[in-house]
Amino acid sequence: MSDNGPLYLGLDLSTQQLKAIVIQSDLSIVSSAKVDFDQDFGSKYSIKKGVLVNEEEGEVFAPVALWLESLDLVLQRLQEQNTPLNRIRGISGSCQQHGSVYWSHEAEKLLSGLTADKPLVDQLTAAFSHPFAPNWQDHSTQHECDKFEETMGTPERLAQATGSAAHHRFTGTQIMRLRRKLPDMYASTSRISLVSSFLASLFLGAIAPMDISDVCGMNLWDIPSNNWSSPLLDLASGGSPEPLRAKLGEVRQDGGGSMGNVSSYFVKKYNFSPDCGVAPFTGDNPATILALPLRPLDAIVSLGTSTTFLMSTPVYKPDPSYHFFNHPTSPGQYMFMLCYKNGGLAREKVRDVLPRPAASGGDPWESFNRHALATPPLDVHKEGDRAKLGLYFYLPEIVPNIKAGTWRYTCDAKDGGDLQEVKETWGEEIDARAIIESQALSMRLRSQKLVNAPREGLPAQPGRVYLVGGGSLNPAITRALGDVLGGADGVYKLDVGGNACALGGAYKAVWAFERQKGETFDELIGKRWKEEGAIQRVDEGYKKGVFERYGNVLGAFERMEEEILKVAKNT
Ligand SMILES: Nc1ncnc2c1ncn2[C@@H]1O[C@H](COP(=O)(O)OP(=O)(O)O)[C@@H](O)[C@H]1O
Ligand SMILES: O=C(CO)[C@@H](O)[C@H](O)COP(=O)(O)O
Repeated sequence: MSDNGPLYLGLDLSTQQLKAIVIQSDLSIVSSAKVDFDQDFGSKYSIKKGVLVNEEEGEVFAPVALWLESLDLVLQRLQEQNTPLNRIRGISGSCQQHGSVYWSHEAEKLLSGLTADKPLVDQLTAAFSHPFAPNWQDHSTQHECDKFEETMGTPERLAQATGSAAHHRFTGTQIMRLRRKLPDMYASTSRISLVSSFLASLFLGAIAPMDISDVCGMNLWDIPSNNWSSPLLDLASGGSPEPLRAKLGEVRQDGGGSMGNVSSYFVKKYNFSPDCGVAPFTGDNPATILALPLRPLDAIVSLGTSTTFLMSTPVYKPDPSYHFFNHPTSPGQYMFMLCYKNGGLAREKVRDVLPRPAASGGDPWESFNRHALATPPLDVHKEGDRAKLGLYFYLPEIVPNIKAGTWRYTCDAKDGGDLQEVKETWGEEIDARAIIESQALSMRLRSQKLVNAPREGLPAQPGRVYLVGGGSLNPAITRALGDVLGGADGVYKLDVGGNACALGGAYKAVWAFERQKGETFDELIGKRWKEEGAIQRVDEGYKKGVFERYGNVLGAFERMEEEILKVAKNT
């Protein structure tokens, strides 16, 4: 670390953890710290995996006080490592998407009057009109989702306006439900923040505006007209849109620059410089696409608890089966996203029914990986074998909108013809490869309109595929993903795989404060980012012949989903 250059702080407030990462202008990492909600505060707040659940109503939510305590603790942990917090010039961050925080009429006064002799949690209790923030796993809003789609006419029209069809977790439907369930709470709310603008507000000591990318996770922001959607505000507010518009506030258009200097609380308590600025914070998925300079055909697959597939694109082509967001730093660009609930957890379920030999050396994935690597694509060993396709949904899925269950089918491997359901299981060891293939085929099917041939003579596919999150450590998963998705320029894993969104937040802070007039995020970060040490090639990606074999059954995979949708649609 140099002795005197500026430093930048990136935070990631996700479902289970608050992470902080400090970097220099050249993007090198100086220090990092984290708070694990269950480990550090599990018994105090009775949370499990960061959240509380009300099964009866399908509610999933997190205590706001837990996040206040965690912010003090993560900064204390950075201090304990002697991180020179006084050199931090700018702060940004990434937060779980869709969650909402409800501020009381006391909030502005309490935020601006924070004193360093007491923790945040002791000073801000009265700043909230509701002690909980709905979490993205909440599924209590089917009625509201129906109303959102009804108001716009069809899911397609809603997606055209807001970038997405109606989703249980999207903030607009959550606000509409809470207004009806807790009218007094709604009336005593002065402002509503997303988790990203909530965390930025704590640093600012004032309520921060929402971010131009994260606001697209609400089903309330009209992306083409760059404004709140009047019919949807009207619906969510129960016919009084103006008070709701005031609660939501203005949306900041610029993803960079400073929203103001850090509150004196952080100056006095943690020795931040009074000149340290706060840049807009964004959602964790938008921040993940900022963790490296992403080129036009590149894709990121985030293999965490859930799985997300992300691309940056200049083309706005919304569809009810996926999401479009404004790009967090580049006006006129968009982020394309697929989000699956059945990611890591579903793979763990398949893993856990496989016998675990004593010689596995404690690696829980040994048996799963051995079978996945020994099984040929689609379990086709020789000419004439039928291709095997399955769906492994242990939780109700988002896309396709199918109930929990597992289904197995076979089809003609040459052209996907003669699709037939297999009622009995075909052997657990075959499921290991089949579940990875199934997840990857779904991503390939839904992203195919966004990719084209990277070079003459190659089929349409991504350029590079970058993997982040826990699953990116697994060689069998990376291999099968490369087989199905291709990637003409290879499959790579980010060396900070689990910290990608905190790092994206820190890079955003560097760009926010060091950009020259008109300099884009990709230009600035592209000049400073060094591949060596940042990424590792884990698979060659496109393999001629193999990629095409999956192409032959992509239509059958789509037909299989359609058949299952007819009998097992989520209602
Ligand atoms: N070696 C591995 N192989 C496959 N999956 C793994 C491996 N290590 C961790 N995971 C999976 O990673 C997931 C957690 O990833 P992480 O990125 O830390 O999640 P999140 O950000 O959602 O909290 C878990 O579902 C776990 O099963
Ligand atoms: O709902 C979505 C995206 O639409 C999720 O990706 C959340 O943003 C989850 O964040 P984590 O806490 O799992 O990182």
